Amino acid sequence: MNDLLARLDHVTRRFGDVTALDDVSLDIRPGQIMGMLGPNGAGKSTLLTLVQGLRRASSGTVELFGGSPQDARNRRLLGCTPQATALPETLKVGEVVDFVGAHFESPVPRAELLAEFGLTELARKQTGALSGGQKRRLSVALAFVGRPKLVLLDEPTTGLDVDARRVLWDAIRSQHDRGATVVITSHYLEEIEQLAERVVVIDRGRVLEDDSLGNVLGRVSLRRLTLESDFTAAIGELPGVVGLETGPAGLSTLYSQDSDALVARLVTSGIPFRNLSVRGATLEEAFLTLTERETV
Ligand SMILES: Nc1ncnc2c1ncn2[C@@H]1O[C@H](COP(=O)(O)OP(=O)(O)OP(=O)(O)O)[C@@H](O)[C@H]1O
Repeated sequence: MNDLLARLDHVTRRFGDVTALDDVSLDIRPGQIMGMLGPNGAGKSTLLTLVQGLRRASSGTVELFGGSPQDARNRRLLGCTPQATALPETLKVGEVVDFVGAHFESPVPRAELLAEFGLTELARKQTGALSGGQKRRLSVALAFVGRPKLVLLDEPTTGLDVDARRVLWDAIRSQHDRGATVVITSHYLEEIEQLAERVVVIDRGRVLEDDSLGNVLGRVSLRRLTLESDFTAAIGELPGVVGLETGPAGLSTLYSQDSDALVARLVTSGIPFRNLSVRGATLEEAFLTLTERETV
């Protein structure tokens, strides 16, 4: 289809013995903010570098704007974040924006871009003097300077404090409202919840989920129960337990989508236990449970 911005068709990418992407097929359509979630080493960055044309697939096809990502003409409407270390240290923030913008036909004006990304006060500062978080914000702003149709953001807010993160989320949203399609990778479930309409979950090089935000959250929003018992195995067999870890002295951790129902079952089962506590699972734990379930 012509209106696809990018497409991966049965793509595998290996690095020696490591299969970073394993038979991945994915369409990136205009208009969405697509969140890509996955634990460390899942293959998210590899996927983005293939779309950027920085690497080639070992097998399968990658298309960008209907052609090869290796062809520079197809990358003109693609926005990416440079690594913070690639910013010229002695140029001022405003100068870097002008410099990068000069490569495009109709760049976003400097003042507008800086204001949107909360960088106005830093316009006269040399990039070498910026903090890590400020560099990151500038890098993300630069991805948008050429009014790209598709923007790839690899963990744009890692290391930022809450306020800076919110400024970036607002800026990404307003760029999206103006027509940019955005692919964003993150370890933070909250970030994906705030921004994405479509969520792709990747683990060990494979796409585990590709669905609307609501549907995916429903599947990964787990509760975590810890308790002590001499009958851990029997507890693990109760309906509704989707993950079980056992520790020393009868300590166990259970995962469930409906902790209220599980606690009710536990009590009525008559299995002795003590020191029960319940809390929301972290994203990391949700993924662990989700991926273990997939491999059973
Ligand atoms: N240049 C490379 N040489 C060898 N192995 C690589 C290379 N790049 C990535 N890999 C391996 O490919 C796998 C996927 O890595 P990738 O960086 O794509 O994951 P990721 O999901 O982006 O992880 P993170 O969240 O930690 O950034 C990992 O096992 C990684 O070690």
